[in-house]
Amino acid sequence: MADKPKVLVTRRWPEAVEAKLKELYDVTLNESDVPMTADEMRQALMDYDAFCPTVSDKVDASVLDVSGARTKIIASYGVGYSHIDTDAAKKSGFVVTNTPEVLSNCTADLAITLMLAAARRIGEGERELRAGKWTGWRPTHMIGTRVSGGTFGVLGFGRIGREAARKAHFGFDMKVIYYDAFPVKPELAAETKAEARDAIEAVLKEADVISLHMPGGKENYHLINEARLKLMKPTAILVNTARGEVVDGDALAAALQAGTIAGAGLDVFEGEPKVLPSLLECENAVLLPHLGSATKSTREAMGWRVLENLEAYFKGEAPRDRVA
Ligand SMILES: NC(=O)c1ccc[n+]([C@@H]2O[C@H](COP(=O)([O-])OP(=O)(O)OC[C@H]3O[C@@H](n4cnc5c(N)ncnc54)[C@H](O)[C@@H]3O)[C@@H](O)[C@H]2O)c1
Ligand SMILES: O=C(O)[C@H](O)CO
Repeated sequence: MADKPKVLVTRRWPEAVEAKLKELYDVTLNESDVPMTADEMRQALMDYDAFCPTVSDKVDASVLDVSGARTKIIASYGVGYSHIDTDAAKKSGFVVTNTPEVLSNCTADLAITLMLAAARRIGEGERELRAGKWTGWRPTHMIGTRVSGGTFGVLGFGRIGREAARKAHFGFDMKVIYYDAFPVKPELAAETKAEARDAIEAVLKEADVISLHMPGGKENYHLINEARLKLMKPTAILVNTARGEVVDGDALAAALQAGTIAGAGLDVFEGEPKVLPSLLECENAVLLPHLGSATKSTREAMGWRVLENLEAYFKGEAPRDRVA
């Protein structure tokens, strides 16, 4: 019998998925869950048939620019792949896959959670109560913003953006407007009666809640900057479950501090796990540690999707989620 392919996984994965990996492959798991260094990742490409990183591993050109690698497939755990330099991967002949669809629902749930938490001042309220500073109900206490019936603006009308739109429309009776960098098939907008706008600026000016759902990476670096934040209504809320680098964090903190926008709900940060001190100071920002896909069933489904990609690849078939 031929030797099992050698597979390296960079971080701990759900137990059931790790168990299946052990059954199918000669797998090395990262029991300590400590992130790998660039040198360790480079070495892994020389020693394993498959390399399975995740969104917190920086798989850049310095890692991928290798010759004589044993690895053929980089099967990433997560849908976003801006942590992988796909041009460098292609140049070195690696196949790259991700895990789309299975996490759209949970990530959209979190976008809605952040919308409500920021609009209804959930973080501030909880902090006040836990600090023993709550003096009781009164008509003027901690007044938030009503989102039901408002306008939900989606930037990046892809899988997660559309799912968030569905929840906002059917759950909160919101009108949906969107901008996407590429044409969107009319049937994908029809369900929520979503109306296209021809520019990011149009969505920023009109929406009560703006939810970001485009990929990160250099193409979308600081897409939401000081000038664009100035277009938002003073009552509007910005939600980011996409990638931290899409927003200029200091400009956002300045807008939040000055009250030129009402609030923000952020799940992702440029340079995470570091968070800008200026954002930490904003009472009107709800800040979460990248929890978009963090449910048991979703994290398992992401693992099964990696396995599906690996199995296809090792059978000589095209993996369904090839991105490079
Ligand atoms: N917070 C989390 O835990 C979490 C979980 C899953 C995904 N994500 C992030 O969400 C992103 C979106 O995932 P998806 O599955 O919906 O991807 P997707 O490819 O289905 O959708 C992204 C959409 O953004 C559009 N787009 C790209 N650049 C744009 C721009 N400048 N302006 C407007 N639209 C633009 C694309 O055309 C596409 O329609 C991922 O790339 C990932 O970074 C975060
Ligand atoms: O891109 C992704 O998949 C998220 O950031 C983590 O689930």
